[in-house]
Amino acid sequence: MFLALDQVGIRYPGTAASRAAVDGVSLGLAPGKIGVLIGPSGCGKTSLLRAIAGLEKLHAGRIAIDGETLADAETGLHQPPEKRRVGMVFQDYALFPHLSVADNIAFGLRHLKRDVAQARIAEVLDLVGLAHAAKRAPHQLSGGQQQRVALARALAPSPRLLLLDEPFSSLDVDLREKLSQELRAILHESGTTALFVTHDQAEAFAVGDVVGVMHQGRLEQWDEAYTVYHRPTTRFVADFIGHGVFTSARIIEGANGPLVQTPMGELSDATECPLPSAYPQGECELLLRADDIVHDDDAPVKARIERKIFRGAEFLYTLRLASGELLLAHVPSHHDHQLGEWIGIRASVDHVVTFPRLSRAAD
Ligand SMILES: Nc1ncnc2c1ncn2[C@@H]1O[C@H](COP(=O)(O)OP(=O)(O)OP(=O)(O)O)[C@@H](O)[C@H]1O
Repeated sequence: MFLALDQVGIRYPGTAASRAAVDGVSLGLAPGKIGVLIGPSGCGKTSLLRAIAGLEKLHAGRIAIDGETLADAETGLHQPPEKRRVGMVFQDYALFPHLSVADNIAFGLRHLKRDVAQARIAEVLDLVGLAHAAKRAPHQLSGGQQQRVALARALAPSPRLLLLDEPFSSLDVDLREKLSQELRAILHESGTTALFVTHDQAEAFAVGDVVGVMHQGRLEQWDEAYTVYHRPTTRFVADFIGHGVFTSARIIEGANGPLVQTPMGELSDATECPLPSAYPQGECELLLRADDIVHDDDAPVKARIERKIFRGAEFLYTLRLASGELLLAHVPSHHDHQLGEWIGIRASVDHVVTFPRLSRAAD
């Protein structure tokens, strides 16, 4: 792997030994790929990025890029940040206000001859679609354009790895979405390997080839975006990614393979399903995501609408079955039902995701 983290631990001085900011994180990122770290506030994303950049020392583990060890807690090796050839883009673009766009980018190219530097500046400005703005001052650009200059500046010295820490979080939602798609195209076009940190799931899926979910300093899953969504390996990942609820279920042996009994009836069309023997008496909890629940007037199972959120193309309904179980459902927004109304629903679950039942005491 191009970027390799092995059992990385980070601890800040003065904090309890049990409160590692990052704990036993291992991951690998292939060259030219974009990895995204996502997780709640304080889960250690920034600390991990800073350690890769060389801004934090490791308490445990090793970090290597392209086979070269950059940090090793055991031997005490800690390459200084300027030797790592790792670029960083932060939330605040930190452009020099008194320098032109071109001179901002030139700042990281002082070691190059003038004509070589000029050619590189033109190349990266072209890459981010700002060739026309070379002579402008940062304040003459929009927030999104300034962030693209910051990206060009970070890419100009051809870093081996680019780290991006919530680069779009100060921008509005529409612009974030546009820039995240542009970023993905720019990084792939330039063949840059990158690790991107975000709070935002839509952004994580839009940008990442590989997505890592962090929780309390640990990396709970590191997989292709599709796998993280459809086959979450831990309850936390299942809960954190996408809208969903856990409902009690039982896996039984059917005539044509395992069947899942749920409060909404039997699921029989799932392509992947654990065997009944995976859980005591087959009793488990089933993840039902909002897009697993289909509104169908003819369905025998009815649920009452308790809450609804308009999301443009669809509503996110919170539904309650007669048995008391709660569900979430995405329903096309032309089906505008009233709160309190009973609507027909059925489950259409492709990947059956189950976990052991939680005892109440463990809640
Ligand atoms: N310089 C520091 N000194 C002491 N503790 C720190 C320091 N920096 C971070 N921490 C702690 O380390 C843990 C991880 O913080 P970190 O900033 O890496 O998380 P994060 O996932 O990036 O959060 P956010 O999304 O809010 O930026 C938190 O408990 C935080 O309080």
